[in-house]
Amino acid sequence: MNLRGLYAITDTPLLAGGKLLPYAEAALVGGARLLQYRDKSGDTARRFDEAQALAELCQHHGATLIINDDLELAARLGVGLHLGQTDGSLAAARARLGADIVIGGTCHAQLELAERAVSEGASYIAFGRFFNSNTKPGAPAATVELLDEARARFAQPIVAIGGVTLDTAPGLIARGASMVAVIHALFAADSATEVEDRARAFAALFD
Ligand SMILES: Cc1ncc(COP(=O)(O)OP(=O)(O)O)c(N)n1
Ligand SMILES: Cc1nc(C(=O)O)sc1CCOP(=O)(O)O
Ligand SMILES: [Mg+2]
Repeated sequence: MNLRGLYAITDTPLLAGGKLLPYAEAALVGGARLLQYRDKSGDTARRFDEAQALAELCQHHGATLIINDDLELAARLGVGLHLGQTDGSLAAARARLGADIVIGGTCHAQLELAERAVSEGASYIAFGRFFNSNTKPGAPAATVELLDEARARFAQPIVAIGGVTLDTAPGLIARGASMVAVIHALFAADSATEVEDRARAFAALFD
């Protein structure tokens, strides 16, 4: 699988009021290749229903769904998974989900964390946050120079996250990011049409 391009991440508070599915579909129509379902609630039933609906949308648009934090939900749906440093063992997730499922790992600004993620079977390694983030202002900071080192050291696709906008993304891609993961600059929009336009503009950065 070619892990390159726009990686859209949903945010439940931002997409409240019925926006989740139309805005997610707009991102996919605009060209997002990966879509992460990121819901920090404990509402298991709603999470399953929403993730299942997103899985259908991704399948329809030829994109890959990634579930944030929740191995059980990813296993139930047979879709991808993203794990942070406190979200459980990546090696155990790889063993459970099998070789063909996309699994990503948060590496903050530490190459050592990326070394471990790769050794445990990560499909991609995610670094950030590179800029001020509306969604997660307290995430540990990373510098763009880190991308040079990561690119030289790892063959795995690199995801850049945190404050990525249409202005900041080109510098990250030029330094070796295979994907840019975006929440606010994609989904804090007044309409699904605006999301689609933004997604198309992000996707065009990879042409
Ligand atoms: C692509 C991608 N990169 C990093 C993260 C952050 O994961 P984590 O540190 O576990 O934080 P939460 O997203 O769970 O709050 C991510 N979700 N996706
Ligand atoms: C979920 C997340 N993880 C980060 C990290 O650095 O690990 S930054 C972040 C939020 C990304 O949202 P926005 O595009 O709105 O900044
Ligand atoms: Mg997490």
